[in-house]
Amino acid sequence: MDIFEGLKEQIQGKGIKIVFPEGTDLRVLGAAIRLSAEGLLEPIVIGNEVEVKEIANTRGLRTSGLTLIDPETYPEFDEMVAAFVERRKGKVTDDQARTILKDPNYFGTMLTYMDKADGMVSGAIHSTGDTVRPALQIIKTKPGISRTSGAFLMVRGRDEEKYIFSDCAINVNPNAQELAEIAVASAKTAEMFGIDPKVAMLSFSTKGSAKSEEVTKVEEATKIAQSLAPEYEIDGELQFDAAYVASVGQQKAPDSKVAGHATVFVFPEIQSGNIGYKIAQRFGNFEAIGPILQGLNKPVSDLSRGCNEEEVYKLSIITAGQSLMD
Ligand SMILES: CC(C)(COP(=O)(O)OP(=O)(O)OC[C@H]1O[C@@H](n2cnc3c(N)ncnc32)[C@H](O)[C@@H]1OP(=O)(O)O)[C@@H](O)C(=O)NCCC(=O)NCCS
Ligand SMILES: CC(=O)OP(=O)(O)O
Repeated sequence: MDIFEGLKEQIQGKGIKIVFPEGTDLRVLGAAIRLSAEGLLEPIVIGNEVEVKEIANTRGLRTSGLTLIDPETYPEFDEMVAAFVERRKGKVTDDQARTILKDPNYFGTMLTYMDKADGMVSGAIHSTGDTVRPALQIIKTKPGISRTSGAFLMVRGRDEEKYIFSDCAINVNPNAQELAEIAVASAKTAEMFGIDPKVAMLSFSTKGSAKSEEVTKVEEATKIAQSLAPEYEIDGELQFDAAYVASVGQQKAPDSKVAGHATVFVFPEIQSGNIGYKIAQRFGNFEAIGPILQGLNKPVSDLSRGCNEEEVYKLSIITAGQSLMD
């Protein structure tokens, strides 16, 4: 059974509510309507009701399975303002909160925080910063996790090849401790998709073949990650070929249990991570599902603006699946 079929079985009929702040985007609307029609989710779509219905109509779609909410006319807006001011204690006034909460991403994040939704999917028309900042400020990370990070599930073929790439989305230049936490969170994400995590801490050097501050950071992160989670196979620093190709792994890192067999690829900083996943997606024909935000108290997922409707559909299923976990 492919991973999505398994996740669909888990979420089907559970009444999981996912909020979609970008109700005027046809890819998002199409996916939300399909998810509702298949009984997988109860989508909450943010936007002006008339506008959303007109947009759906351009493709002959019906919005009857959706809950449409317009921040401008939301009857519980005052309650939301009070909860936001309380959460951001000392950082926003009541007046500022009224303006900020008209932003659909802040509004959708607050619905999630206030348990009126189980998770949120956005980012088809908003940048990553604008999509995730509300979640970082309001939903925040789970105890013991200092940084959230963005992983991609990379799939090629019918589920035969699947890997986790991270952090491709959030932390611009994580330090060794943060990189170690990202590695452990990514191993956990891999397990959610039935991937046996063998975590490669990527670099341009393999086991000391080059010396630089950047390499030292990855070496240190590897040691920290190994001590944080001895139950996982985590190794580094490894070049991508040493991590992925068995013969090269054997040549460059013969004692490593990860080299040549990696399933989770942890990039040293966001530039290589974001460029790397897009190359695999566009040259390598991998489907890239994500970024899946790891370590938040409730699931919020950020789409790439280049996403298609199928990717919105699949990321929503993952987000609903995350909502059933601790
Ligand atoms: C994610 C990002 C927007 C956060 O940066 P920012 O808006 O400048 O955030 P700030 O540093 O002002 O912090 C805002 C809040 O988020 C928290 N925060 C920031 N980064 C965080 C992280 N990775 N994990 C958890 N919390 C985080 C801060 O602690 C702060 O909380 P507080 O207001 O309660 O004190 C920024 O790191 C970023 O732009 N990353 C790159 C995104 C991107 O363009 N990716 C490429 C496409 S996917
Ligand atoms: C994840 C990502 O790169 O998002 P975007 O393409 O929207 O910048």
